[in-house]
Amino acid sequence: MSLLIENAMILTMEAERAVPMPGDLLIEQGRIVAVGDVSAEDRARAVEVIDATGLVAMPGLVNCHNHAAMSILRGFSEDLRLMEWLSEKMWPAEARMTEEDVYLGTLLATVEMIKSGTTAFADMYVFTNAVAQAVVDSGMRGVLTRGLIDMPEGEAVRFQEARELLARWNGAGDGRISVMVGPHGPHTCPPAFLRRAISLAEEFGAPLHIHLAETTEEVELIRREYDRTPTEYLHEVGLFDHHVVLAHSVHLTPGDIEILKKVGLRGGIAHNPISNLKLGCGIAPIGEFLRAGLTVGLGTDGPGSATTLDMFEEMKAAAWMQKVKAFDPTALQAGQVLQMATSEGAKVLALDEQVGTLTVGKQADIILVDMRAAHLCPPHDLTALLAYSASGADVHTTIVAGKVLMRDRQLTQLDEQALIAEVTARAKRITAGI
Ligand SMILES: N[C@@H](CCSC[C@H]1O[C@@H](n2cnc3c(=O)[nH]cnc32)[C@H](O)[C@@H]1O)C(=O)O
Ligand SMILES: [Zn+2]
Repeated sequence: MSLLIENAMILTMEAERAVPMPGDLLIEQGRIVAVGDVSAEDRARAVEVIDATGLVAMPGLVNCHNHAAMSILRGFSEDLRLMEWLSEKMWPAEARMTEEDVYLGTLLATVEMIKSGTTAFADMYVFTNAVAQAVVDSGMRGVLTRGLIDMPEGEAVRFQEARELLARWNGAGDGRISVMVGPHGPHTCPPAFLRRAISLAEEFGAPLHIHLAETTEEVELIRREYDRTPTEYLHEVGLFDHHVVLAHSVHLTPGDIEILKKVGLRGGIAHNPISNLKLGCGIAPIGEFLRAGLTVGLGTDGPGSATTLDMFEEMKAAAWMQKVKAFDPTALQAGQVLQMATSEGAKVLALDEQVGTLTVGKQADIILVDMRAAHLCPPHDLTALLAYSASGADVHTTIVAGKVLMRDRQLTQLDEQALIAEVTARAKRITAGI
């Protein structure tokens, strides 16, 4: 089965090729086999052809931090402080969620992601068999974790589910699923619990994914409890000896950044600008991270907090926040936020050998963005238009591992309206009286 995309403007996002070029892409058996020039012979072999005149072809967007099933809790509780929002609203609601709720909530989120150009996402949640099944059924790529919180009951069940995810789902969905270990955060994971999570990761050779220094409350709590910064705490327990995804990392000190630099952090930071803005958390020091040589990707955080999973919005927010933080419009530029949303995000999620750039041999995770719109005219600088003017609604076609999941804005696998009806009914039951 081969797919030819012809007459596109191609933005490969390869480090050495910053400017878009006109050309074609050939995909065979889920992989990219030609970029730019496709021979007449190869063209003749293509079973399916997409005419991409007026469209940009670029790598699918990589969402480095999500709690996808929380789409079922979207809009239910707004304008609270994070700790209050979690303990008084989200956790009681989550306690009522069934495996089926998580399956459908995740599936609804995948619809939103596919429609806004995201092809891979990292997730941390519960009922992870259901999350994994939804990823398989959606056709997307997922980097999954079972969120591990040290709560009074159920530690054994949590670790059992984390283990099952690693043993049963790593490599599932024709290799579209990979699994990490997800201790929730410094303030929800005491040292022995964190060590247990690290041992599990070591046993399976898996990376880890954790929240870090999201709020000033967290920083104060860890200071009181351990007389450390959250980063120092994680370092001492030994987390940074592994590939790790650090979500948020808003309140890191110069000393913390020095630690991450010194350990030669494998993995990187999942920056969630809109969630940080909306929850009033603060502005992460992205400029300092990049100057220290750390890898930074972009994420949305769960649809309960960020309220949308549109990565184009995250690109804009990331750039605007760094500019206003530094009082400097030259800070974090269009090309950089596009890299964060694609090639850099793939590195953070340890997916860079498979996706993140349009390179021969990589998996065909590709989006086509329709530039034939008033708000994307004139075409002086496609990079700037994509980073600052486009939105998820401009995505025309979404392809994962060579499979077309949306074409000309029509989903090929999932029934959006049926999912909306089902999730709406379930959301009512879950949130009643909370
Ligand atoms: N509560 C679960 C384990 C955690 S899964 C991941 C958790 O992260 C929570 N979460 C969502 N957004 C955020 C955030 O911004 N910061 C911290 N936690 C969050 C979410 O509500 C979910 O409970 C259990 O019973 O075992
Ligand atoms: Zn989160």
